[in-house]
Amino acid sequence: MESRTMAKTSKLHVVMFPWLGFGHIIPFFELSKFIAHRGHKISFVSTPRNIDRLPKIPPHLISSITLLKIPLPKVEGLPESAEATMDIKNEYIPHLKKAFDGMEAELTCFLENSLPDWILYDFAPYWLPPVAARLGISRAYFRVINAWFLAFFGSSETMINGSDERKSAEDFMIPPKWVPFETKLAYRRYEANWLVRATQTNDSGFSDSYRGGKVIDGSEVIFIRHCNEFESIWLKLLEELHKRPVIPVGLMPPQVEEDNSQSWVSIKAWLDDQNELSVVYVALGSEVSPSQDQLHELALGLELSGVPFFWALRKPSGFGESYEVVLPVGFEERVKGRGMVWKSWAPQLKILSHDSVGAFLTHCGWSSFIEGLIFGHPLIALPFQVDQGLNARIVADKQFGMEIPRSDEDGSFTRNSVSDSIKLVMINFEGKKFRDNAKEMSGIFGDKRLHDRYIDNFINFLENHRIISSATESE
Ligand SMILES: C[C@@H]1O[C@H](OP(=O)(O)OP(=O)(O)OC[C@H]2O[C@@H](n3ccc(=O)[nH]c3=O)[C@H](O)[C@@H]2O)[C@H](O)[C@H](O)[C@H]1O
Repeated sequence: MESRTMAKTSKLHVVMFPWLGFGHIIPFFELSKFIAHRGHKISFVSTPRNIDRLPKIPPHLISSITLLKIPLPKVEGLPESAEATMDIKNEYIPHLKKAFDGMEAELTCFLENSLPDWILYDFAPYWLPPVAARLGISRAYFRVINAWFLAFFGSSETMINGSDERKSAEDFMIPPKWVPFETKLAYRRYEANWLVRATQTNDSGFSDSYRGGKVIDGSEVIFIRHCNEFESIWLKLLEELHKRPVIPVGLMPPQVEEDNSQSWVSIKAWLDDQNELSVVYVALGSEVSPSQDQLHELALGLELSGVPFFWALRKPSGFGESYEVVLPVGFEERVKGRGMVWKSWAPQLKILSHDSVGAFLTHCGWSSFIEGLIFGHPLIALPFQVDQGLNARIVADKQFGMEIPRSDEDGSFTRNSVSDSIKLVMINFEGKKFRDNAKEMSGIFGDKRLHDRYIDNFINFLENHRIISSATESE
């Protein structure tokens, strides 16, 4: 296999292969549009249902972006229609990872036939880097979540060989020993169990940290949705931990698109009736499934606060279309006019961009975290899993919002703690610092020109990176 050096002007073919979670698929799709916009060819690979659920490709990019559907193989215990984390309960996610691994044969065949210049993948396909290396395809791990969360797992060797001595929740309730600087970033007990599970082999046959370690170890570079203007110290730590380039692609602030849908027309009419900065927008992402008790306390806290609210209340994952979330008796009647409970997918970015919204009660998923701060909204943090706890610590530490007080043992919270947090962040004079700090943060998070420069730098790397075939590498 000869080595190929890319001439500056030639058109690249880049394959994008995200994990099966919409908090991952959307950033991969957004990055695909940036690459296509610069005249390169994209093959976006996912399952049939996920491809069908993608946002529309802008007309001027349709000829540059090919959508490749690879069906999942049947896996014991995985419900038939499950193709994304939002389709299943959390306990089925290891089965979804096993099915995801079943995409290897078809993806390999596609790569052999198309020989793209690059493939960008996510944390799960431990098997993909060696396939790409054998075919002389440049390969990168695109990290859709921030740098501090990845740093929490340590070096790729530690991730792969499981030499991480941290075995209990307590071990994750302090910063990792390889963090050489002062930090408050650590998990609470009720969050740390997710990390314990992530470092343990699960029903997919591998642990998440093994998967992540293997994709990093097999990559030439790590691209990450982060920027030097916010917590850059963690980017430097990642380069030390993984001994390879870690290139921020910026925060990729999504652009607010035109929306003439009936949903948005009715939502906008309701928001137009509210006073400026008076509404708290409430949404917990596409994956977390709060318990019935937690949803009740959240509902009663919204009611108690007396603050107008728009609640994007997604059904818990995997309970099927017919499942109805049970809200407190009479709740929707009592809050009529002041509170809107929206029970399907909400146009989150449009809502956050509306003048009536003055704060965001969020689980702190990385995309929501970014979107709230693009518009300068103080965040009221209610984290559940993955990186959300660390993101919530940052909110509290940087004072551009606060965490809803919770029991350290089981993470339970009360209607009073919800109500008090909302009033403090939105109304009380003591909360003015949160509102001012969040507005200041929008100067970074919402600076389109800043983040466009990161994209330019990222694409220049793709264009100028020399493709070295595996034969050349081994000489
Ligand atoms: C990356 C990782 O993947 C997961 O993403 P998840 O979907 O939960 O949350 P977000 O990252 O906020 O992503 C959610 C995305 O869905 C959009 N949205 C959500 C609800 C709705 O009703 N309408 C919408 O448009 C929202 O605008 C955002 O872009 C994990 O949380 C993890 O913590 C996160 O860092």
